[in-house]
Amino acid sequence: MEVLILDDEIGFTEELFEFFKNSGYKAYEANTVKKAREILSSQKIDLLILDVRIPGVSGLDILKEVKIKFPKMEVIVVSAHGDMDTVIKAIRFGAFDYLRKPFRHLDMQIAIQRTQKFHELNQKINHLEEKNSLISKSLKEKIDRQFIGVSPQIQKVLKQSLLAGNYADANVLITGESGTGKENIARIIHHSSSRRDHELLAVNSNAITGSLLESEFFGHKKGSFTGANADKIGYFEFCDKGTLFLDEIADMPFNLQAKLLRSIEEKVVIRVGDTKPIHTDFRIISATNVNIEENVNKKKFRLDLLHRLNTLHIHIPPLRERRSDIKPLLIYFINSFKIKFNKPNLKIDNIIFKGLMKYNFPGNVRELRNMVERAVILCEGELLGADDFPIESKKASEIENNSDSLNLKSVEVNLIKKALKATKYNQKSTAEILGISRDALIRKMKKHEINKHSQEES
Ligand SMILES: Nc1ncnc2c1ncn2[C@@H]1O[C@H](COP(=O)(O)OP(=O)(O)OP(=O)(O)O)[C@@H](O)[C@H]1O
Repeated sequence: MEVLILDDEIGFTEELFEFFKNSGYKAYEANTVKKAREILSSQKIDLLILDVRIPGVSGLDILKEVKIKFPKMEVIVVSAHGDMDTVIKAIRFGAFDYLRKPFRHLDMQIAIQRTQKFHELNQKINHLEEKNSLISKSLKEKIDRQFIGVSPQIQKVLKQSLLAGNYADANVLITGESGTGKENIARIIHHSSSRRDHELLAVNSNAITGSLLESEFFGHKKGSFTGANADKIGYFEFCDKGTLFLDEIADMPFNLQAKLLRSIEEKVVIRVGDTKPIHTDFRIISATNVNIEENVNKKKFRLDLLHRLNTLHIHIPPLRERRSDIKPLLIYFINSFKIKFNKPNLKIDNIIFKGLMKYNFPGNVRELRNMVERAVILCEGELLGADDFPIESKKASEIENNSDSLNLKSVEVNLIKKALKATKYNQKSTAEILGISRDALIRKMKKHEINKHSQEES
């Protein structure tokens, strides 16, 4: 690690400089911001020790500047004043740790060791992520998600998506079970296309109420119905030169489908209550997890609209059909959540992989992600083991109605108790972690006679 100490007190920087040198670090000292900027631009500094109270400048501004210019640099702030407000702000702006003057060399050593561990972990994670990531770093930043996988099936999906990116006017239909990553693919297509600098709007077709639907898509003119207090543009106009992502397309009400078809074909909309046609240049990416052709047969979905929407068709296979993606996804999610929940030392017992490789993942990647989140939150030690991934109890729960397994009961009781403890006996959060409703949690607590409060409290 290369360390820079920035403080206006010469005695302080000299003392710390000596300490760092003797501890084997390459250190630099600066008593002015100007000098610090010179060193930052000419050396590869990993860690900045920053006094937040330098006369005439705001330490927080320096922190912000450093975090923008050198996002990977860690910062430990020091202050003689114990000014908690500034400290809280500094931590929010990305400082890793805080020391209050005067501090012992031992305190600094501990802070540096933590920083170094975190730094190494981050490097390891970045390396792993890049190894298993199918997309470039810049695309990852644009879509604001990672896309992990190694299987030939998912590589084919990515290839088709990048190809769809090249044909920015062709509508794309993405099919696949829930949680397979359809929205990820929609984002990849948009951001790798020439429409990337314009809007990508994601609309869940079954989340809009019937009467508002038409005005949401086409916009409306002021006064066209009660409540239309001003002119409003609709989704199609909003996505001019961009992309409209229609999720759950199969649920689109039948009476709206003909109107959508017309706008999609003519690239023209007429706002509700108006007569003036408005030209808008959008591309539609739609997604569904049901067999839309069945809906066509049942006369629930228009065949002509389907033909308009699926100029290109991308199908994402379920996770159980591309099992080689399970391990890289698992490692990726564990690493993300151990950072998020501040458990950097968490390790994985290899036995987990065995169990998960046999599991069918009806909820696909989303289920795996939630499973890992729950395991990382609930894990009390530093090793994630088979107990943290209650796959067996999931399988067993399918036969719960027929057999009163003692084993299953104890797994369930333990899990509920662990979750209650982790959430400090908050039933709403516990139910969320366990993926069940609050009512179901209360029923289970009653059934197993589990206390509502911790034993120590009652
Ligand atoms: N290959 C992948 N790499 C990393 N994360 C993924 C991958 N595939 C899916 N995910 C994650 O899984 C979760 C579910 O993905 P997404 O919402 O895209 O699925 P979906 O198919 O659109 O689901 P639904 O049909 O329910 O809308 C998200 O958190 C997403 O980031």
